[in-house]
Amino acid sequence: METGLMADPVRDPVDDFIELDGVEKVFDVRKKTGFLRSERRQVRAVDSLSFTVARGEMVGYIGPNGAGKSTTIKMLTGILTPSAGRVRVAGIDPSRERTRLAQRIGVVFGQRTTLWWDLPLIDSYRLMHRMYRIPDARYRENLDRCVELLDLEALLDVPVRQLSLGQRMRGDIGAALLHDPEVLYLDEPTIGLDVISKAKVRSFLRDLNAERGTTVLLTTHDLTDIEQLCRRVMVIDHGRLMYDGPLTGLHEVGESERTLVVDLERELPPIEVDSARVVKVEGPRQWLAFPAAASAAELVARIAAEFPLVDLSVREPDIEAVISRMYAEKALS
Ligand SMILES: Nc1ncnc2c1ncn2[C@@H]1O[C@H](COP(=O)(O)OP(=O)(O)OP(=O)(O)O)[C@@H](O)[C@H]1O
Repeated sequence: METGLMADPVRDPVDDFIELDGVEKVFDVRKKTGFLRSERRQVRAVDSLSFTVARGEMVGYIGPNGAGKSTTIKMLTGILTPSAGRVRVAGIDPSRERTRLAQRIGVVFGQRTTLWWDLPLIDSYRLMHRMYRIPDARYRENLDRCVELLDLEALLDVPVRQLSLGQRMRGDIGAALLHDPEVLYLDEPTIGLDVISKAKVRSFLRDLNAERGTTVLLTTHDLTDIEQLCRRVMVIDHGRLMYDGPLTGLHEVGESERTLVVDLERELPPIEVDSARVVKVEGPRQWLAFPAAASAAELVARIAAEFPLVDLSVREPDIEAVISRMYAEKALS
């Protein structure tokens, strides 16, 4: 790969379940330039994209806004047809056999719902039972499992529009799994969720992958999602694959930093500690930047031993920052 940022693959190349080979997607866009005039422009949303994902892998698919992530997922579901290249999911060409593929994939778009807004959650599930022609016993079994693990019992009779964002997201994930898909595409599944809802969603996905071997492709702006769920991460920017490997490798390549936010008992001068530097102080609260690949536990232990610590949290670098550092590194090498 020309970027030189490909780490050693963490996956077994046997049994590739998702395959993209030289895929491109170009959109024709019309832009109004005057009263009756418009200009045609082409947007290359995905460019020479090739990768494979093995059955049972859980892969993070990240990149800045407009990088081409959703366009890739739409091509993997068959909603969009590639302008060039080859896409296969479970051996199926998604855009030619979208309906057949739909039986084998589940999709969750965090910012949109597939549920019927005015109906109670259970009615959406009943409709999906019929739409996907799920055998009764299998539907029952999957429904019971989702209700239990996603904590949906109390929500089944509530109209979707009355659900909180976190409840709705759990409802959407349940809906995507009623037909036992072999692969699940998740587009920002934890966006806007509180800490507890995020933890519930992540733990459910981890169990699903471990117990059922469901292949998961996860798009997110939250690096903690990736850290807790995926051994492998792919970074896309301007429609091109920039990195493919473990998250730790991405931190090394991008030399990114995490931030430890500490609340002290009282206002104190900036903390002095070897492996971190204070970047902000606001009353008794201090922000310390430290290398993302270093252990937060060690740093916390050192600070706790010397300073009157009341509370703390660790903030992951945002993806845009990691990627811009990655480019800076590349320019220097
Ligand atoms: N239907 C469309 N018509 C024209 N341009 C499009 C269309 N869909 C996407 N694009 C453009 O293609 C590029 C990639 O968009 P895409 O939605 O795939 O990015 P993304 O990585 O999912 O971004 P985000 O994180 O903001 O969701 C952007 O420049 C976008 O404006």
